[in-house]
Amino acid sequence: MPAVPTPAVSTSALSSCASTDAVLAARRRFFSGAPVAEDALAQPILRSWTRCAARGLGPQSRPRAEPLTDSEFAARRERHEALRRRCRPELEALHAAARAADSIVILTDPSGLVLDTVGSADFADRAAKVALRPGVSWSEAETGTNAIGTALVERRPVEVRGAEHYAEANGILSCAAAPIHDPFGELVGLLDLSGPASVPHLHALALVELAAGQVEHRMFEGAFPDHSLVRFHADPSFLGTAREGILVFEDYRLIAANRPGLALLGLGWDALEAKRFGDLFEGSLGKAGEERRVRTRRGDVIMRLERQGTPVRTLSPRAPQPAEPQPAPARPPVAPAPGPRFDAATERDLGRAVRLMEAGVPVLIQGETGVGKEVFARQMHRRGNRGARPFAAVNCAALPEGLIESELFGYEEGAFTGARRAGFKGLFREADGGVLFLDEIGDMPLPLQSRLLRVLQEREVTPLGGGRPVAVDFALVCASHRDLKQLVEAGAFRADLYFRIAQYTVMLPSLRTLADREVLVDRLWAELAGPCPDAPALSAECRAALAGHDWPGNFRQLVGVLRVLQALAEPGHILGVEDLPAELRAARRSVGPSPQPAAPGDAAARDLAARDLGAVTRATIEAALVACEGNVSEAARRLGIHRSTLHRHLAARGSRGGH
Ligand SMILES: Nc1ncnc2c1ncn2[C@@H]1O[C@H](COP(=O)(O)OP(=O)(O)OP(=O)(O)O)[C@@H](O)[C@H]1O
Repeated sequence: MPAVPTPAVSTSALSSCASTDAVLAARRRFFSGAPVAEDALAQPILRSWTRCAARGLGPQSRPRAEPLTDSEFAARRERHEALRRRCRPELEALHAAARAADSIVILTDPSGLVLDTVGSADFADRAAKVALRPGVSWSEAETGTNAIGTALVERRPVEVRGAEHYAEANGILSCAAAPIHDPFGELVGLLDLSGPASVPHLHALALVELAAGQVEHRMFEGAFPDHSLVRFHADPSFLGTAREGILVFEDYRLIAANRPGLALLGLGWDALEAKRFGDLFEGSLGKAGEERRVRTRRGDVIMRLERQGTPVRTLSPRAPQPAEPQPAPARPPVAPAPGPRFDAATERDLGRAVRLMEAGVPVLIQGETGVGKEVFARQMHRRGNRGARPFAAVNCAALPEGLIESELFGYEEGAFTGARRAGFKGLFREADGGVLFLDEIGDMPLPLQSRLLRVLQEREVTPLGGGRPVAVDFALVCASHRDLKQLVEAGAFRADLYFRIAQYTVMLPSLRTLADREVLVDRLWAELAGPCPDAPALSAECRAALAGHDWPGNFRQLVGVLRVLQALAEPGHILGVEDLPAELRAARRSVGPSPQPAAPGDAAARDLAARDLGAVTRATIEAALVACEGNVSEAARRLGIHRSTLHRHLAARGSRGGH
């Protein structure tokens, strides 16, 4: 069996080899609107130029990035203090190399904001003339093609030399940048080496890539104490270095990794949560501390199991049952929680949606009620390069028609009776630099659709009551449970607006179509329970009943039911089918196949979801009151709701004459 080849340092990197003359010629063609031959320029540079042109940037346009104020900058630095501390050894190590090459080393946050620079004072002065200094954002959207911003969009190391920069003014720079990923694949920062274009630094890209790898490698130190962690490489002399592969498993499911670990197995970040140990390696995990040869699809590797994790679901029939219940593992202290988890296909859609959003493409999210459209949009914001800017959400269905307009466009002082005295900026402007999320866009009245279209075309808004148009910059994400295409056909939604907002559509799956719902139920149950040693558990039958239910209200409904089950269960209790709400038990008793799934956006499904939840709520309250012998305060405490909320429910029930 051949050994796995050692990947070269820069296999994933873009190192531009185009000569200056060729770049200048490609530049002339590009800006005169002529096609640029594929081999005239590195493809990521050409992709980036195309994105910049689509955003309306010109080669002479001055970068729009304004430096942050001192206090804003201090707050941003503080937010990224852990990253800054973690990167200090690399900044120090690169310092000498940078000074010798008349360059500077830069650390940025995930949005491209320069946090720290060290290196040649002389070049730092020249760099500051093009605003390459702390407190300024070098995102591609604001500054055009540059190593920092373009590496963040491409999510891999990128080198941009001289005339490859989109803005002519930045042609004095030669820069190489490598993003830093946390063990969950989230982009947490970036290292860059920048110097004068006249003296290109031959090893700049390799140096920053190695440094980013070192930072990523150290993120595993002391992390994941309760999980199985393996280190491996085809060449044993790499074990213990930043080039070794590291994979972390929770109950044999891959949950975290470093980039060499994925690269050695030919995988991408989408393998997290999707692959199991057995999909990647032959044989068992082995004994902790032991080094042994293991077969993979790409050849043999030497693997060391650093530690064997504790099983997570101690009462799950799939996990070995220990005599004593053990605490669920706490989250590793390494990185911010990755947010809600999605199935592998949705995770892939999310990655694509983030990249497109960063490239200025509007994204439309479709799917039944409760499938997590807003959750998905918030993750796009969090993971994208606008994560540090606002996320402004508008529910177009919840606002009265007259108000949507003023909420979106803002108004001048005294624009109409009842307007706030000082006027209001409006959500378009509140979202500036960030993400605007228009939820239930299918419910937007037609006249307003025309105004929205104009804003999207002109990228400026005019507040109500006159005032001058103001330029706005936001990434647009829309969502609707209605089938917008059908609405267009029915004449209820403008076709031109539809084509504008639906350049990329994500269809989120309904729960009933997901393949492994038992795993999902287990995961949600464990997440809701938290690290509680005597959390109640689900029996196999109960789990199967929950997984087999139709869930017309999708995640919202399932999470709601799991939450009330946990609130009502005694500590350590194993829930059986008899503990489930009556509706679920009744559905199990009914013979024959489960009812046909409702079509997306079907009003009946939404109704059913609401009725179902109402019934579950009533039954849950009833059970809590019985258990607490009618003591409302005690029942409210058990249910995790405020006493007044429980009184309100009881009053509503009374007014309907009971249930
Ligand atoms: N991937 C997920 N993991 C865990 N919980 C989730 C997930 N997605 C959604 N939820 C839960 O479901 C609830 C509903 O999600 P969300 O509001 O995003 O749905 P939606 O599709 O926008 O619904 P609607 O169309 O009714 O507005 C959330 O509050 C959250 O608790």
